[in-house]
Amino acid sequence: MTVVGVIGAGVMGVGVAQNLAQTGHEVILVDTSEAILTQALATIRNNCRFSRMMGGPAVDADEVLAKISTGIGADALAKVDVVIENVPEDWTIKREVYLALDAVCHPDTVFVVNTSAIPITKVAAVTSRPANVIGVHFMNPVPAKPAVELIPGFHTSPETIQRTRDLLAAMGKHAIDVKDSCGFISNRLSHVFMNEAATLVYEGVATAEGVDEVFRSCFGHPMGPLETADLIGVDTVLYSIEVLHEHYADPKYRPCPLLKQMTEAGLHGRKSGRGFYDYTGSSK
Ligand SMILES: NC(=O)c1ccc[n+]([C@@H]2O[C@H](COP(=O)([O-])OP(=O)(O)OC[C@H]3O[C@@H](n4cnc5c(N)ncnc54)[C@H](O)[C@@H]3O)[C@@H](O)[C@H]2O)c1
Repeated sequence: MTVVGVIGAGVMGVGVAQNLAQTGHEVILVDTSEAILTQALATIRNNCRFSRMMGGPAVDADEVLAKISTGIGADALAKVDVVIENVPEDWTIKREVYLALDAVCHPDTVFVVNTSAIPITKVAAVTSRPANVIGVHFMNPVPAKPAVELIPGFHTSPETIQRTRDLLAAMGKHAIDVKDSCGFISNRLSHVFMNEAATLVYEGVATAEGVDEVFRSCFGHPMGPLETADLIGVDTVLYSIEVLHEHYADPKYRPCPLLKQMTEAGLHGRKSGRGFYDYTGSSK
């Protein structure tokens, strides 16, 4: 039985932990405080209840939670076979986390990087095991999304790729192969949409509702880019577009000032109760 460590219990970490547990894996979910972990378990319970509404299967919350134990810091993951990392899209934080994981985990342990844009080879270079480091870009909400991007780094071994493919198949995920490159496929595309959508609102050309309505009613997308930004986390969108901008030095990725202001103001989207839309009442 593969025991999987999930580090970072925010938007993605709770989804990854739930998906693993509901497909029969033992999970150790790790974050920086008991308060965050208590909130994460409550979110998983709630998400299990609404699993079918969110496009996933019917799941029993008690069975899912029975497979998840929790811990503080990387030390809690000393004995796991695989770690799936979901800490913020901030290089300083990710770097520290990989140094800590590398120091405590068994040399055979595979490190799966869940990042929006940071190249996998850059993460692997921090560790003493670059052959065991691989990127998996999960989609949100994780239990409801059938596909992921699979991104081997420069040194990732065929064995690590196969172990990761097997784990993803066991989680019910189809892997789309992508070469290591900042932003992969999905975020090279989606973040340009979301950034430009925010710019339309920033310039007063349209409201958030108007921009999203064009995507839903005219383009036939199920969600507009600003609803999507709220689902992802406005702060995470900003950090990811900043990574793209720094990496490619291309002005097409210049972050919209509105994303910066909203991040500083704590308007982080669904997870904070307010972003481009208000989630505190019944408006959305
Ligand atoms: N939100 C999305 O839709 C989405 C989709 C795909 C990939 N991603 C990527 O996944 C990663 C996580 O994103 P998220 O949206 O879940 O972020 P988030 O801000 O919701 O959650 C991050 C979690 O990491 C925890 N954390 C911070 N430092 C830590 C440490 N040193 N040790 C352990 N835990 C720590 C935080 O307390 C928080 O709970 C990012 O790299 C992001 O770019 C996000």
